Amino acid sequence: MIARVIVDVPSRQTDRPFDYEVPLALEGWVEAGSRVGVPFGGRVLQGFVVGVIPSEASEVDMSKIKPIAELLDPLPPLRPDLIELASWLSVKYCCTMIAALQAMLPAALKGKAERTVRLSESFEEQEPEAAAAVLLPDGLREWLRRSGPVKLDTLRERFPDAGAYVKAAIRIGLLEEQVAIRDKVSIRKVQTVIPPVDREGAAEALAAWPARAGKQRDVLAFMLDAEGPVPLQKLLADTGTTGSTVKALVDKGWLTMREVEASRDPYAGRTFQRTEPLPLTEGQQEVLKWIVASIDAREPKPYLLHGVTGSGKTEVYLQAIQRCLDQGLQAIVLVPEISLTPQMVERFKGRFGDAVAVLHSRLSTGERYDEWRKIRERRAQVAVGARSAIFAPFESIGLMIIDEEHESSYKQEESPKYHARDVAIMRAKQHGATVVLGSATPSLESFAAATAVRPSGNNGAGGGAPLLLAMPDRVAGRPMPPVTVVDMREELQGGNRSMFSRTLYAGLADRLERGEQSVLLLNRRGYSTFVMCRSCGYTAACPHCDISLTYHQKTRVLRCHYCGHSENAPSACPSCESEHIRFFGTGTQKVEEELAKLFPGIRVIRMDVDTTTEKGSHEKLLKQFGERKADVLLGTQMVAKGLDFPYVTLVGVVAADTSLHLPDFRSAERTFQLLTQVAGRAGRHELPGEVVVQSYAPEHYAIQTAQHHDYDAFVREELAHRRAMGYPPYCRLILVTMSHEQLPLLTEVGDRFAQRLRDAALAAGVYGRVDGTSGPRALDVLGPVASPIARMKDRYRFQCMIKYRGNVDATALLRETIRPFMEGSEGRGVQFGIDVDPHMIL
Ligand SMILES: Nc1ncnc2c1ncn2[C@@H]1O[C@H](COP(=O)(O)OP(=O)(O)OP(=O)(O)O)[C@@H](O)[C@H]1O
Ligand SMILES: [Zn+2]
Repeated sequence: MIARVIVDVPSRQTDRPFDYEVPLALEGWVEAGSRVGVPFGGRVLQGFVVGVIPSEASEVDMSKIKPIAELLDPLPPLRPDLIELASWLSVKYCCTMIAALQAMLPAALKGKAERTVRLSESFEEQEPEAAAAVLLPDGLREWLRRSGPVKLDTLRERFPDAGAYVKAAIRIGLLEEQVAIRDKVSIRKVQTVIPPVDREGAAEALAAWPARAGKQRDVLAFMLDAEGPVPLQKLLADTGTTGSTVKALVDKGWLTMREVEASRDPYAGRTFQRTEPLPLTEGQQEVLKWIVASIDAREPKPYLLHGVTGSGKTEVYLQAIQRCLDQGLQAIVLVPEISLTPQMVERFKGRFGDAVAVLHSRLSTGERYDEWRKIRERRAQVAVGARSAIFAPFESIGLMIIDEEHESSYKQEESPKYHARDVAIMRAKQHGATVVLGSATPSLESFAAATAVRPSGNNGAGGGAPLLLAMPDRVAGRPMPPVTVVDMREELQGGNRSMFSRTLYAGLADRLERGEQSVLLLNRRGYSTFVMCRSCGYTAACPHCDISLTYHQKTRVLRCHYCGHSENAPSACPSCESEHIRFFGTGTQKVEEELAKLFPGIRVIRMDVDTTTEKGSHEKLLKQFGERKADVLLGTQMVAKGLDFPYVTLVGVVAADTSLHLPDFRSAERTFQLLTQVAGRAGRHELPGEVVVQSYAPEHYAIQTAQHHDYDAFVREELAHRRAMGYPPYCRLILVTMSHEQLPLLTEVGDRFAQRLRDAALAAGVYGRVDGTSGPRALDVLGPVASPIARMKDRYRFQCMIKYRGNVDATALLRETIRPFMEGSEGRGVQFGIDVDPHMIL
């Protein structure tokens, strides 16, 4: 048999399957989805089997085919549907197959080859003279005898001048060299001790033992009380003994030891309050009815659930998942970034207990691997996680939920630059699964698709536009909180120079008096953390990138977020030597200081990148706030989402419109979403809530419509803008970036590439201007222009924007055109990047 293998080389030239022979011993074990070690260009590399074919079917000369070196997992980590999905990803997002496959797997499975040697005892026995003739230092020989296989690197470190002997020893076969793939972390094994089988006999023996065998008696007594195997570590700790005592009992035959797999459970020791399904409101029932009908019918169907904040979407998700489980199907729930929403984990664990596996970026590599294996080995039926959990290796998925579907974290910013929403819709087709996209502020793309504004053609995951389901009211008839917009320009004119308007100040004072809680949001997008001289206007910039350095207050260093360059913060301006050099801190710190000044004794929990770097810190801070150990939760974007606290009655937005003027066509949409989401944190329970939004542009429609909780009005206005400007959802975009150290070379290649693309579009009969009013089918190429960050890591950067609408296969056109530039000599060493449906235009 021949295995077709995608090898771990991240290059376009090797982006195809290579044929390998399946050794007899592995026949029946190697299958599509297996992870293997294979010889490749003189090395051993990890690879993934994408198919197994009879030897006759291979087009490669049999004498040239090498055998697979090793099979890496007992159970193939990939399933056939995931291999198919990877092909789709590589086409849709123009990435390599290996990048697509690796995006689906936990980082633990990114194995690397490791060389080891061991002493061949059989050689020593059979050829003692030859063995003695190789002058291995005695120490080395002894060490190898005891330790088994040793990493070649470790050996060289310990015996620096053993080099020549080792080579000779390998040549004659005294040392056996092995190259094997090692994972970053492997399955954890722990020793357990098993209680005596003959309990009565053991109990009798125990009674008869002399007192001097005290330690052994303690251990045996402990094990007689145990109900099952006990981890060795625990046994030693609980009985205060050492391993030798246990070993003595093992030797006497009373106890046995066994190595077992152990899970690194990120939630070990945590108990989750078990919850029962709530009786649903009429609105929830109606929505659930649709979803359940789809799950039962097992037809791939996407829904867009537009439910206002506090409308009870989560309970709908929970009951829909229950339906799935009842049908023997599995479910995936995506939340924007789970470390940001511990409350969500609690709700899912509370309802489904151990059936839930949690996957997110704050887990250690080992924890993540173990949670993933729970899914692969069918020990979990529900996966809750961030973006990449959409690849959870379930067998028959019934439901995929994307909560807060508008969040940009569902778009991956490195290759493969996929969007989880599109992947979900594709997987739904494979599994006959229902997809629910839930949000109080659906993305314009999803909303437009659901309401038939669809001039952009069907080039996406393809097929079914989502059906719109709505929950326009909060649970139990609770009102949406009234929103007051304060014009900060007027505040300034009125002589108020503080960062708090009089309204917000009064609101905070009021809450303090009543013992209620407030949430304060500082919109940090576009907020400055740079260093500027107030005398000469000098700003500290990275010497390798066209970008200002970011000031880190804790360490007092300036750091470049693109290349990592760092330097100490200056005490005087390097340009004019003035001492009026100012560090514009993270903003939240300043707000915190101001709060302390205005309200002495106020208890503030600050949540931003600085206070949440530690693992679990997020959860801890939220827990404290939930226990009312603080009056104010102050933070950046992270306080806007998913929080549900009954005593929060005031939400204040310190600066609403810092994000409004970013040169990004989604800036109004992002601002509206942020304001609506954060406003939604107030008054979700019995106590009524109130929202104060401070703005320098209160007349802007994003702020006006957020004030009135009027999603429809916002969308109407925003769609009109998008149409006029020719932006999505009225067209689609592909961003091509190019970079090189030399500017003239980059200019030449960039121009030539853009022209080639235009010619190709022309030849295909689709070249034309794309704006909101042009015909149904066109593709336009804008640029190349310098990227917004024109230089990064000493490389100049250009970009081309491809705009297209209608039924144009733009990715195919691009792939064909770009191939000689990326793989051949046409590119002259310029690095190309492709971003389909880009989110970061900046
Ligand atoms: N049927 C119900 N009966 C009583 N309470 C409910 C019901 N459904 C949901 N709730 C409660 O209503 C509150 C809001 O629900 P939930 O957090 O699911 O809102 P949401 O729609 O997800 O809002 P957001 O988009 O703001 O996160 C929660 O405290 C929840 O427990
Ligand atoms: Zn830099």
